[in-house]
Formats: sequence, C-alpha cells, structure tokens
Amino acid sequence: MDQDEKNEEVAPDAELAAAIMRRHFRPSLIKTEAWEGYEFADMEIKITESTDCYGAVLWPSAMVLCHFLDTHRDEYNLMDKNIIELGAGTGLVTIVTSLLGAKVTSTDLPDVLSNLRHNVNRNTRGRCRHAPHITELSWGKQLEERFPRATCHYDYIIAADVVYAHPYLHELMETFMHLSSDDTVILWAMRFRLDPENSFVDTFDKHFHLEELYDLPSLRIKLYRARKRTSASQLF
Ligand SMILES: C[S@@+](CC[C@H](N)C(=O)[O-])C[C@H]1O[C@@H](n2cnc3c(N)ncnc32)[C@H](O)[C@@H]1O
Repeated sequence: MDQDEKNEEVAPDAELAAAIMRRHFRPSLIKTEAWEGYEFADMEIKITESTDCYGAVLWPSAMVLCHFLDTHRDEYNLMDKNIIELGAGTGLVTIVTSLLGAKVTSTDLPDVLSNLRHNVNRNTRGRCRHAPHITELSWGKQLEERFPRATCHYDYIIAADVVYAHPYLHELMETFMHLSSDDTVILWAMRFRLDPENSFVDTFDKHFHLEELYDLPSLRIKLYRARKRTSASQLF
C-alpha cells in the first residue's frame, strides 16, 4: 500500500471525528453561571459542568453518540421510544434523545443527579414531547426492586463512556443484562484507555451480539450497537 492509499484510509475517521468535536462545541460564556453550548436536534443545548467528579464532566463519547443519533434520525426513529441511559453524567445524551421525541429514564449515581437534573430541566422544559425522568441507578444495586423486568421494557439502552478503570465493571454488565429484553437495542459509545476495557468488550460479546457503528481511532472511541444473545434471537 503506498502513502496516498494509507492517507485515504485514515481521512474519513479524522474528518468525522473533527466534525463531531468542532460542530457541537461553542466557547464558554462566563456570566453568573458558566456553560458550554452544543447544537443537536436543531436546538442549542447548554451544559454546565463541575470538576469535582467524573459524572459532572461532559466526555467526548457523549458527543459521538449524540452526533450519530442526530444524523441517523430515519434509521433510529426515537419518537415515543422507551430509553434508559446509564451513567448519564451531565445529561447531553438524555437531552438529545428527549428532544428527538423519546421517553427517557436518565440514571446515574446519587452525587451526580443534582447537576444532571439542572442540565436536563433547563434544556428540555417546554421543548420535549415527553419530560425525561431522572433517577438513581447504581449499577448492580436493587435492579429487580427498582426496575422490575415484568413492567420495565426498554427499546434502547444508551451509554457513553461508562467503561473505564472502575471497580464496578461486573455490576455494569449485570445491569445491561437485567435491563435488556430480547428486542432491546443497546447503543454504547466507548473510549478505549486501558486493558480492562478490552476485556469488558470480550465479556460483553459473550452475552450480546455486538456490531461496530463507528470506529474513530483519532478519538480512541468506538460506537457499538448490541442486542442480547438468546437462543431464539436473530443476528443483526
Ligand atoms: C466518564 S463518565 C461519562 C458521563 C457521560 N455519559 C458522558 O459521556 O459525558 C462515567 C459516568 O458513569 C457514572 N458511574 C460510574 N460508576 C457508576 C456506578 N457504579 N453506578 C452508576 N453510575 C456510575 C459516573 O457517575 C459518570 O456519570
């Protein structure tokens, strides 16, 4: 392969990655409150971050997932769909999916919920068909009690950058398993940093049919679509 051919291979990822990161970012406005502006679902979205924990920062995987959903509205028509987001953080993905018409349950650890609620309320009030529901979900805890399989059915489980070197990867897998019905589609944007992340993908692949929708090496992010493996389920 000569150099030109190599360049041709790399360019699409670099261009897409640059477009995702550039298109949706606007500089901070320091007024009484600092926020960053993003544009998705034909709306300006204001996100306030705080640097005191992971969940209060907006991570690039969230922008990748939002970009995908915003630019694939026909294939992924979210109107009236039931969605649950894991590790919602600052709430960008919850906001975008709500603006696109979904009924969203937005979840994270208790410490993160106040900033999450602030961002989600300010960006969705009066703009959405269904008001998003924000609630605690600590992976692996009280799953059947709080999200009973008999009554909770999700069309989509969405997650951005929830896999990294934390001690709850087993509980996260358990949560994906518990919330998935045979027809639930998981859309999961993942940033690769260390080895535990690769082994999580290997384990995930044993329980779910996994398909790559985006591979963005320049951001070290992949976007996956997955569905639970069952004896009766059809492969994508
Ligand atoms: C790297 S941040 C990603 C946040 C957001 N999805 C984004 O992409 O901007 C990881 C998120 O997972 C949440 N998280 C970490 N451990 C968790 C656990 N055991 N149960 C529930 N959420 C957890 C964090 O609070 C945080 O919001």
